[in-house]
Amino acid sequence: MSRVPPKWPPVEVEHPAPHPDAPEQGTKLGPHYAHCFGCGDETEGGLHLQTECGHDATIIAQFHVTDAHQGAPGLAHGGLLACAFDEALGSTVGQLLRKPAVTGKLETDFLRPVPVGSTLHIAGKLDGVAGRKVYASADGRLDAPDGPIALRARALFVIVDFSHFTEHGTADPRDVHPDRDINP
Ligand SMILES: CCCCCCCCCC(=O)SCCNC(=O)CCNC(=O)[C@H](O)C(C)(C)COP(=O)(O)OP(=O)(O)OC[C@H]1O[C@@H](n2cnc3c(N)ncnc32)[C@H](O)[C@@H]1OP(=O)(O)O
Repeated sequence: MSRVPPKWPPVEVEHPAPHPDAPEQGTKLGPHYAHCFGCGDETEGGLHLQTECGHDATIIAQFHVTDAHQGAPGLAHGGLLACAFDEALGSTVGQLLRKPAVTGKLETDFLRPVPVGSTLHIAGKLDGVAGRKVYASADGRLDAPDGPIALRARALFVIVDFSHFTEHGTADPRDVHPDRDINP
């Protein structure tokens, strides 16, 4: 089976510099929402992704795989791995562009099994912007920033108004103010 991916990004894009208020390299990024399944610190069975700002406009996330994340015995569930990439890529878009955005499309290549007890090091980057469409991709490496690549993902995020979260979800409309520039 061919693993040659289709053209990426699929449309002509611009390559914007990170927003002037984007966090500096080395900044540890806390959860954007305490109950987020991907990064929240109040979700007992969540993924508890830890993210920080990397070099060259990247966002680095670490996902420690536990028994709670199994699909087959001793191996991470693929859907949860995709979830980790969704979170890491969402963080890449939100933190670097400082705009609220939601996942429109997420594609994941699973290249190696990810055992329980391993740590996935995910490096996300922006690949370009076309209007409200933001293209981003990430590699996930096993147990070290330069470990073997276990997964690759590409995603389209769509920039939305903050009202997306108040009208469709339960975000508090009182949170809408000029400083609230990323997802709730
Ligand atoms: C620091 C912050 C950290 C945050 C981390 C969060 C990580 C987690 C992120 C998520 O998981 S978000 C939750 C999962 N996603 C959703 O629930 C989104 C549900 N979908 C929608 O709400 C709407 O479909 C969406 C906002 C994505 C788009 O609806 P709109 O009516 O606003 O726009 P439209 O449909 O016109 O699409 C805008 C553009 O995107 C394109 N598009 C949208 N979905 C697409 C798709 N699936 N594939 C290809 N293109 C797509 C669409 O063709 C169009 O292209 P053009 O501008 O060229 O016309």
